[in-house]
Amino acid sequence: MAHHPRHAPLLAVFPTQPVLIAELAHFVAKAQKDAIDKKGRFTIALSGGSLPAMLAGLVDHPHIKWHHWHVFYVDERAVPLDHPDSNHRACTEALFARVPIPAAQIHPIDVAQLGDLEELADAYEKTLIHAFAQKDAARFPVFDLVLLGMGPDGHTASLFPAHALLAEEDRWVAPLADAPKPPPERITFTYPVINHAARVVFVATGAGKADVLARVLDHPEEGLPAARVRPVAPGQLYWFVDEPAAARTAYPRTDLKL
Ligand SMILES: O=C1O[C@H](COP(=O)(O)O)[C@@H](O)[C@H](O)[C@H]1O
Repeated sequence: MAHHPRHAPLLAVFPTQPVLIAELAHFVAKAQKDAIDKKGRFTIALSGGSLPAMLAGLVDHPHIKWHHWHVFYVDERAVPLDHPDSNHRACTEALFARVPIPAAQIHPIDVAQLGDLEELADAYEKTLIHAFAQKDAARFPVFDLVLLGMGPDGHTASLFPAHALLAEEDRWVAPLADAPKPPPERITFTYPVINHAARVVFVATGAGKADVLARVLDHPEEGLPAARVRPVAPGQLYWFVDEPAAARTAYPRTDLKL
């Protein structure tokens, strides 16, 4: 793969989860303002797991222009959209049911439309191509913001340790049928898409993430999936974590002054 310059990740540590939720909302509000001022729209990709609940601070945020939001999914489990395991269901309950984003601007990965995982991944890649006008000059879409979580095994999106998809350089969206975390059948963004975003933010909270956060930040050479997220400059990677999650890392902290 060609060598691209990449900025070092910035680690922001917040004393508690409620403080993190409020600061994340300010950060997202600023990212959307910058994007809307420049281009008239804001493109964001969301994860599932513990992330949707962290979006609560956005609901009543005074500076959000919901009508300019275009929402996509970093990954999705191959279950119906109303299934308890659906990332779309979690984001809908936490956010979309409570804010006026136009429905046509929210792009779920809908397994009910196409049962075959390959077709589903190709269809979602086409959704991205349509939304970003083309496989553009950079060959990959440039999201204004990608929000990621990280599992205790270091996975992010549906990119799992030692999985063949860690080496995918061409596809934007890929299927997998062998995720080690249930459900096994999933669709996921690949690294090139994540790493071409303008801003990527990991959100990780709780003592259960402390060991893996230290491995990812202090020992990126281990190559855990979360450590492979390194946006191409001028893209920037941020970690938003609480004190319990930060307890074991020696990585330098940043004051984001939001
Ligand atoms: O399975 C998944 O897990 C990751 C991490 O979830 P978390 O609950 O540990 O935050 C999540 O980011 C991803 O979207 C999801 O499909």
